Amino acid sequence: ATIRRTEPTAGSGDSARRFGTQRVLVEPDAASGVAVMKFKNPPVNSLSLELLTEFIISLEKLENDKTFRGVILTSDCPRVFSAGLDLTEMCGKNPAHYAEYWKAVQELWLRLYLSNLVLIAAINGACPAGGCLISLTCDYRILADNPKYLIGLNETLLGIVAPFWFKDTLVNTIGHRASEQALQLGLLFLPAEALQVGLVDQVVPEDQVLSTALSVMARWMAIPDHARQLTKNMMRKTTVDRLVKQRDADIQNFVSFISRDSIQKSLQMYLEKLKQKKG
Ligand SMILES: CC/C=C\C/C=C/CCC/C=C/CC(=O)SCCNC(=O)CCNC(=O)[C@H](O)C(C)(C)COP(=O)(O)OP(=O)(O)OC[C@H]1O[C@@H](n2cnc3c(N)ncnc32)[C@H](O)[C@@H]1OP(=O)(O)O
Repeated sequence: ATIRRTEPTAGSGDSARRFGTQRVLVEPDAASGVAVMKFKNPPVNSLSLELLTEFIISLEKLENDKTFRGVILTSDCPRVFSAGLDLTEMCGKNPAHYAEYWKAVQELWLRLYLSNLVLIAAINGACPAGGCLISLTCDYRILADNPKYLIGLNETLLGIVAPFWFKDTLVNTIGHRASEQALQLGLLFLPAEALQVGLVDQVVPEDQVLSTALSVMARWMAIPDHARQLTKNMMRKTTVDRLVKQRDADIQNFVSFISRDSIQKSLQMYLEKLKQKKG
């Protein structure tokens, strides 16, 4: 994927400078050590190969810069945090493309789930499937209180199956029984329901999502990094290791599953339904 980096905006010093790429805006505040990362892949922040690649690069840049200890993930697109994986990357392409795409999905999850940074999701829009997965890799989730902002792993509604590491991430967050129901039924939760089941940590008025994320971040930043990072590692490493041990097999599984005629038909029909919704 071709990555175009954005120019820093004119400002009064480092903390006023923006950086990032075409699809991932980064607003760093060096003084507090916190950066706000905004997805900008209109209309719905679908996780195309380009967005995944730019996300990984931006995250790596922040991880390698000791100035930054915390990142807030949010959306620059109105009403949608992320529509999840880009269905056009999984439809009508060849096996080599599917393998490349899935490797990038795995890579992003691996980096996010064990990131040394404090990650907070400021969920300011709809958050289905892969969008929900990204938020689940964060240390804390704040969702805007809007009945249109549904969140959950809805894969079964598309006739596809959430891979084991999506499932593990959900189980680690809301427990086994709630995950069993949520995954099989492809549940998309309203904000109040998401809060009740523990899928998000706070639901706040829409105009307070970012300010709440910044104040929650201050609390997490007060903890010594090494102790917090080792604790996070202790909680999450087993889950990560499961995928690391079988990364290639997982890619093969995905490629053969997604290449099936029946799955391709389901995805095409789902995409058509999304497009018809407008007309
Ligand atoms: C045995 C198992 C082995 C291996 C594993 C194999 C399995 C595979 C597992 C794969 C996992 C997948 C996880 C996913 O993330 S799949 C994606 C699921 N996403 C969704 O269901 C969300 C779909 N989108 C929506 O519900 C709405 O778009 C949304 C609520 C986000 C926003 O609604 P709004 O009304 O604002 O916009 P729309 O008019 O619906 O959409 C605008 C245009 O965007 C297109 N669109 C929407 N979502 C996607 C998407 N995910 N990918 C690509 N394109 C998308 C939509 O079609 C519209 O397009 P146009 O009509 O403008 O062309």
